[in-house]
Amino acid sequence: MSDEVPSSWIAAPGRALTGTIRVPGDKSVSHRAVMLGAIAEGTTRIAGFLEGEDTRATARVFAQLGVRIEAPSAGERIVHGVGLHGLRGTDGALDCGNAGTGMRLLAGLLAAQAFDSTLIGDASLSKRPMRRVIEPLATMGARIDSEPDGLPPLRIHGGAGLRGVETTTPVASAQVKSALLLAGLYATGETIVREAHPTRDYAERMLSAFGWPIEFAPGFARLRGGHRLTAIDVDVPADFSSAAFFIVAATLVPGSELLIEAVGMNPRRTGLLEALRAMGADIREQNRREQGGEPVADLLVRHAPLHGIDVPAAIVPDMIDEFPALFVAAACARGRTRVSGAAELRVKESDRIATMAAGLRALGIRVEEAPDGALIEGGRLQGGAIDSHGDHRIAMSFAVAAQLAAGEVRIDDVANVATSFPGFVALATGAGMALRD
Ligand SMILES: O=C(O)C1=C[C@@H](OP(=O)(O)O)[C@@H](O)[C@H](O)C1
Ligand SMILES: C=C(OP(=O)(O)O)C(=O)O
Repeated sequence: MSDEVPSSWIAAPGRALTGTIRVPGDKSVSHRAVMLGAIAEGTTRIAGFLEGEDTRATARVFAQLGVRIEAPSAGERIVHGVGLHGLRGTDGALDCGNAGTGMRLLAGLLAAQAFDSTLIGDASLSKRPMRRVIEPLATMGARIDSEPDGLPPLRIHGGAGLRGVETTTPVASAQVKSALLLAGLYATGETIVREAHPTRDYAERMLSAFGWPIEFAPGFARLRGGHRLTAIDVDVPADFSSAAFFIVAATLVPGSELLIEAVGMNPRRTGLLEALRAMGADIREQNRREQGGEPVADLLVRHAPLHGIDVPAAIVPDMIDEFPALFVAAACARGRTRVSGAAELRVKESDRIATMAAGLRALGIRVEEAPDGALIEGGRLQGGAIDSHGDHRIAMSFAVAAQLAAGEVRIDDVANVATSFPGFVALATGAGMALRD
């Protein structure tokens, strides 16, 4: 991160959240649009591309692999596809930055190339588990070396000659599923991926939109190698996970009435709405429509008092990135909220169960940690100091929590907010939150 990026915020109660906002483009869709555009035939135009550090890192990796990518304006990319076999190897390491999505999907794609490559990441990504992709890709014939315990950097040996397999993913992970499908494009025969808990299906939808024959349903995807991808225009919806901070903030702050426009409503992403509504939230979906093959809606969020719930384990994958924000909602709800079946939170940009528990306790909330979740006792938030451990979603969640706190909250290590949500401070303060660098 550059020196100009502030490393701390001071947040405090602001005013009610009002007006109309639009959050940046979806991170999952932006990564995949660059990847598929790069190996398609023809020119892919991406509108609404997320100008975050994660997705820009992915675009830089493809530039290093010989793909010309133009950025005529913010949020726009023109990807000059090189075809399935047109990527060029490079001696330089390919830096995925902070992005688990970038590294895991690239592992699948690069394992199928004729050349060797090395994937590296920042300090946080260098601690994230990669065996979940290395092992199933190995059953297809891929050869990937890692550091001990399956940690990055990943050294990927080219020329492996992959074969399709039928796999059930070891954890509920769209990244693992997508890595296998990308490898499957190059494999002989059929690749079938099954999931015990269905996850976001953007890779499947986008492969189909780029003209690749693929059969898919929740928890199932099947494709064969040997076809071609044809460039399309991709219109990226606004990221539900970024909208989540505003959904929770407007729900919690009395007097709020906020309209969040054109939010991506893929059903594998909107579990937070189900959880918050069960807690008493008032969130209305207006103007439901399609954008770039994805459902979108404007969300009208009004303040409502919340009560604690047991979050159903079945919806955990549908709200996996929203738990930090949900923990804040739970801290402000009447009674207890129990989260379980969410052990994956421990291997995100930080251990999100431990980081949220420590942060909420620092603000006076009682939290009992469990290996796969937590029990949060709603209460009165105090001021205090929070370490976000370089995790963008933790930093933004505590900016929301501070709107309800009795005193100022200092949030440290916030630079990585730029990985997924450039412009967060300006948008948040414009909507009514009190937050300064
Ligand atoms: O496939 C994707 O784009 C993503 C999948 C999820 O990760 P897992 O696959 O590890 O659950 C999510 O947490 C991440 O922000 C984006
Ligand atoms: C987990 C996340 O992303 P990634 O896995 O791509 O780093 C996230 O954005 O919350």
